[in-house]
Amino acid sequence: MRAGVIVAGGRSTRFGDSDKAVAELSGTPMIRRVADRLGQVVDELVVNCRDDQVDAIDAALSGHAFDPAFALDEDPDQGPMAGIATGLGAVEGEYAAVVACDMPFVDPAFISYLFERAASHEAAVPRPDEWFQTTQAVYHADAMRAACRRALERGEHKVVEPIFDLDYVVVEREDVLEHTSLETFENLNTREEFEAAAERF
Ligand SMILES: Nc1nc2c(ncn2[C@@H]2O[C@H](COP(=O)(O)OP(=O)(O)OP(=O)(O)O)[C@@H](O)[C@H]2O)c(=O)[nH]1
Ligand SMILES: [Mg+2]
Repeated sequence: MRAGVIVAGGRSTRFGDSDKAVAELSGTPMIRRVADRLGQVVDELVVNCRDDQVDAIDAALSGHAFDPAFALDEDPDQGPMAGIATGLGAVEGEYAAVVACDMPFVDPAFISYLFERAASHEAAVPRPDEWFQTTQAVYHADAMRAACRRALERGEHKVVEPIFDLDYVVVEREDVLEHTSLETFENLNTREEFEAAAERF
């Protein structure tokens, strides 16, 4: 059983005074686009966000093939790593693909490939350039959650930190490009980026 976790508990400060997760991208809320794509390759879907986001996100996802479960941040604004840990705590599957809510071009076939690469390890994390794409990666849910907890206890908030505590597979640029295009990692932060991206759907 494969799980999908959409991390959406951020404040969208670069976007402005509304939540980018539910902002419409060419007529469809961004998180809906992520759920539609991720939903093609997983058996369950969990959304991590704050309590005050649930109604709008639920409406944005209404009628989706999966009735997503919500994993709410008990202590909001602790950063994406805390959100990942919270989301992973709510999955039933052994492995979960974590995807940020602001990656509407996420490639389902690439997520499938990440599940294959993660098998018998604790994570498969793409590194298309110098940065690890920790918010588009597949994790062994329990192992990653424990690693996040340990990192947070050490006062570490960088999302990459728990990875180093795991048996992780790096999916290097060459491998990434063999299976998808870099568009899969594109994340939208500003209204300008939204407007430019909307034209591509
Ligand atoms: N649960 C949770 N998720 C977060 C938090 N901060 C960011 N995220 C999520 O992590 C992903 C990437 O974060 P950003 O692109 O920085 O999003 P953001 O923080 O909402 O936007 P900015 O305020 O403009 O940085 C998005 O899916 C966010 O929803 C947080 O404190 N808690
Ligand atoms: Mg942020």
